[in-house]
Amino acid sequence: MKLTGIEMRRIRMPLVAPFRTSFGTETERDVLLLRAVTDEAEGWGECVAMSDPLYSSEYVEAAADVLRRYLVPALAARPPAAATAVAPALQRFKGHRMAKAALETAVLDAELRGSGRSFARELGATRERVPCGVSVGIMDSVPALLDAVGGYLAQGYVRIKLKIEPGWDVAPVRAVRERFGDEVLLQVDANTAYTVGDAPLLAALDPFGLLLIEQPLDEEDVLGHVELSRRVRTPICLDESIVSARAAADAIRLGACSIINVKPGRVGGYLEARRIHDVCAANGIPVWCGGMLETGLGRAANVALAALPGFTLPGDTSASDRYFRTDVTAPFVLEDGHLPVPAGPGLGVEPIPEILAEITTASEWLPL
Ligand SMILES: O=C(O)CCC(=O)N[C@@H](C(=O)O)c1ccccc1
Repeated sequence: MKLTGIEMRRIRMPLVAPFRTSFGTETERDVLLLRAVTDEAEGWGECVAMSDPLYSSEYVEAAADVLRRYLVPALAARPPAAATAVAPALQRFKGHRMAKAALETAVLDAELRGSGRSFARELGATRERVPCGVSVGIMDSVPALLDAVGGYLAQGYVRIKLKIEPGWDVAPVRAVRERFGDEVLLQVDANTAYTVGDAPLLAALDPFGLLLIEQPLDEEDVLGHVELSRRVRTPICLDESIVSARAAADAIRLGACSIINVKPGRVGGYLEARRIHDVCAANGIPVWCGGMLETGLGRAANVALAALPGFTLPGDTSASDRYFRTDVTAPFVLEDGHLPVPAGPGLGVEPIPEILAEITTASEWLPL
């Protein structure tokens, strides 16, 4: 495979409704897509960085800059014969895992399309469809939350994740349990909004039979999560803290978590995500696939990853219409609470040209 260039393509996609978390409210996605052109095929990668450095230190303008000034030129200097050569060629540059993930994914997609292999097959998927959870943002009122949760359950989602923050935690969880019962698979995501001093408040969630509490403390407070896991019965799941397979192994050994949310963009790509899956499987730690409001391109790759055997909890692999009225690819549609794993070469999906043209805000060609 010979990589000839990378197109950086910015698209703007409005969300069907504002999505509020403990660190901010999203109303639209400004997404950086990468198109890798090789002598055999083209491939797509989606950078999951948000517009502002609020989930992590990355943001979309910085990703475009680091790709333009460092990452793509590094591949020009060391042309990758395969996607497995991309991460080593970028290793000397610190951080920027979401930018690196998008670049590796675009090269991997091109390589797989060229050889007729699917992402699912390449990653080691063992299922042809995956059960889907849904993430519910912080709402203006408990009644509004109950309406939203009722709607998602009616659509067939098999797991509900509630965003929480101090002042919006026990009450919404109690209300969902009282309205929808104890059988609904329910978990919460704090996005680092609490401190270990909040342990009694988080322990107040224990009677509600939650699957997990996701990332209650600061991403760097691994020992705080160890302390918290001794004072809270509900399993602790880490997200922002787990930036690599090494970080996963350390967190598991320290007892900082008993479940891990795997997000390929956060860890530098799908190949590292598979390594985290393997580390967790070796330690008996369940994993599930997190989401970053991806378009159908990133969604396709996430669904393939979620089909690996260690992904035993429903992920944030929702249908396209959870976030977008019109997706850039053919929409992912929930069927009996599941999404089908794309079986075609590479991602198995691609942008619909007319839609891509309509939502494109910028395009930049980076030759190798
Ligand atoms: O379904 C999705 O794609 C979103 C799932 C979700 O809640 N993502 C959260 C998260 O912290 O996990 C997030 C939202 C917005 C930005 C970054 C992350």
